[in-house]
Amino acid sequence: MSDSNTPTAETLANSKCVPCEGGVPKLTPDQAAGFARATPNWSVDSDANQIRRKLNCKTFAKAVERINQICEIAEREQHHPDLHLTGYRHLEIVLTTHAIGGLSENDFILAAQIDRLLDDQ
Ligand SMILES: C[C@H](O)[C@H](O)[C@H]1CNC2=NC(N)=NC(=O)C2=N1
Repeated sequence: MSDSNTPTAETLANSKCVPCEGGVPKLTPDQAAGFARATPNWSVDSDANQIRRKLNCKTFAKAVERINQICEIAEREQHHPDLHLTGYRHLEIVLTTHAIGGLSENDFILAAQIDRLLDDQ
């Protein structure tokens, strides 16, 4: 992806996820790297099939509050992260598009919307 095609965090956060039931190619590692420039809080896995962000919350209750806020975004967008709450207050958010076994633009849209939620508070 050329720089001129690289989306910004704002464009991604203001975009809507497109329903995906497969039949489209997953992003190539290069395409994923292009999107990832807009979402620097997220790391792209070495196989470029997932992105993840870790949150160290102050309390268990805060972590559960985050899960509920993320749930609201995911339900609105009909695109859903895997959420791992371990060590009672460490939340890891993992995004992939299950229908295609890899990353799609939807994952970066959700990542940018989650970033907007987290930066706001
Ligand atoms: C039609 C609708 O978009 C699909 O069933 C969605 C629901 N949420 C989803 N979430 C994620 N992460 N991957 C999917 O493939 C997926 N499929």
